[in-house]
Amino acid sequence: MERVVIVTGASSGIGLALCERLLTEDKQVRLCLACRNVQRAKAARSALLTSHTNARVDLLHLDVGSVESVLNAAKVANRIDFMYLNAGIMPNPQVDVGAFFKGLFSSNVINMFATAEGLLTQQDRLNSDGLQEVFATNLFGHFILIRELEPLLCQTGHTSRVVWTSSSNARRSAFSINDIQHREGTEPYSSSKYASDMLSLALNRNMNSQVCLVCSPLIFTNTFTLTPYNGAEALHWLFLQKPESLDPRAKYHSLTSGLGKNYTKPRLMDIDGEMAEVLFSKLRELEKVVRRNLCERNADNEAHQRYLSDIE
Ligand SMILES: NC(=O)C1=CN([C@@H]2O[C@H](COP(=O)(O)OP(=O)(O)OC[C@H]3O[C@@H](n4cnc5c(N)ncnc54)[C@H](OP(=O)(O)O)[C@@H]3O)[C@@H](O)[C@H]2O)C=CC1
Ligand SMILES: CC(C)CCC[C@@H](C)[C@H]1CC[C@H]2C3=C(CC[C@]12C)[C@@]1(C)CCC(=O)C[C@@H]1CC3
Repeated sequence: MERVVIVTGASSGIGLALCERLLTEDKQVRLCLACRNVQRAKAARSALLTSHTNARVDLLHLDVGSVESVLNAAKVANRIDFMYLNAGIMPNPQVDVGAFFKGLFSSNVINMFATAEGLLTQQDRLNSDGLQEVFATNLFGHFILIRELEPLLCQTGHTSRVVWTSSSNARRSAFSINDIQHREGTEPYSSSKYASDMLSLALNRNMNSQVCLVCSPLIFTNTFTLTPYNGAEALHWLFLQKPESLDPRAKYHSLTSGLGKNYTKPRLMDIDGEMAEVLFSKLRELEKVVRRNLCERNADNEAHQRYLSDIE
C-alpha cells in the first residue's frame, strides 16, 4: 500500500539521508520533500531519482520559519502517513574553547562530546513574523504545521505518525517557561530542542494519542564518524515500528557503536508534564497573535495594492 511521507528540511543532511533510506526500504513510499530552497530541493529530488528511478518524489515549498509559508504549504496536503519534522537551524555557533579544553581533562568528557553541554552559544535574531528565528524554525513553524494539519493527521481509521528530530543538545537548564522564545539567553538551539521534547509530550496528550504519535529521536554518536546516514537511524527505525510499540515519554536515540554499527535506543525523557502543558497553552496563545497579525498584514497589503491600482 502506498505510504505518503512528508519530510521537512529534506534538501540536505539527515533529512535527505532519511529519504534515501526510506526509498531503499519501501518501494511503495511516496515522498514529499518540504523545503524552503526550491533549487536545493530540485537537486535533492534529482539525486534521489538517480538511485531510485521509478520513485515518486514530490516537492513542496515550505519555509518553516515563516507562518505564512507554513499555512500555504498545509493547504496542499491531502494524505499523510508519516510526517518528519526535521528542518532545523543552529545559526552562528560559537564554541567556548576554554570550556572545551577544561572538559577534555574532566570526568565529563564523554558527555561533553555527546551533548556539547556548556560548549556552544548561538546568535539569534528576529524573523519577519517578529519571532526569534531559532524558536520559529525549530519549534513554532512545525507547531503551526501540526495544528493546521490536525484534521488530516487525526482522521478516524487512519494512523498518521509525526516524528520530530530533537538533539542531545536539548537541555532543561537552557529553557525557561517565562522566555519560551529564548530572547534573553545565548543557547536558543538547546532551548528550542528541549521545548520540542516537551511539546511532543503535550501533543500526545492533547491530540488523539492513538492516532498522532510524536517521538523525538536524538542524534548522538560515540565516535567521530557521524554521517547523515547514521543520524537518520532512529528516524528510519521509527518508520518500521508498530505505533502501539512506541512510548510517547521516550526519546529515540540514533547511536553508533565503536565498530560503526548503527542502532536505536529509547530513553525516558526528563520532562515536567505540567510545564509541558503550560508550554502548549503559551504556544496556542502565540498562534492566535501571529495569525491575527498575519491577517492584518495581508489586509494592509491588499489595501495598498488597491490604492496603487487606483492611482495608476
Ligand atoms: N547534525 C547533527 O549533528 C545533528 C542535527 N540535529 C538536527 O537534525 C536536523 C537536521 O539537521 P542536519 O541534517 O544536521 O542539518 P542540515 O543543515 O544539513 O539540514 C537542515 C535542513 O533543514 C532545512 N531548513 C533550515 N531552515 C529551514 C526553514 N526555515 N524551512 C525549511 N527548511 C529549513 C535546510 O534547508 P536549506 O537547504 O534551505 O538550508 C536543510 O535541508 C535538525 O533539526 C538538527 O537540529 C540533531 C542532532 C545532531
Ligand atoms: C574547540 C574545538 C577544538 C573542538 C570543538 C568540538 C565541538 C565543535 C563539537 C564537540 C561536540 C559536538 C556536538 C555538536 C556540535 C559540534 C560539537 C560541539 C552538536 C551540538 C551539533 C548539533 C546537535 O544537535 C548536537 C551535537 C552534539 C555534539
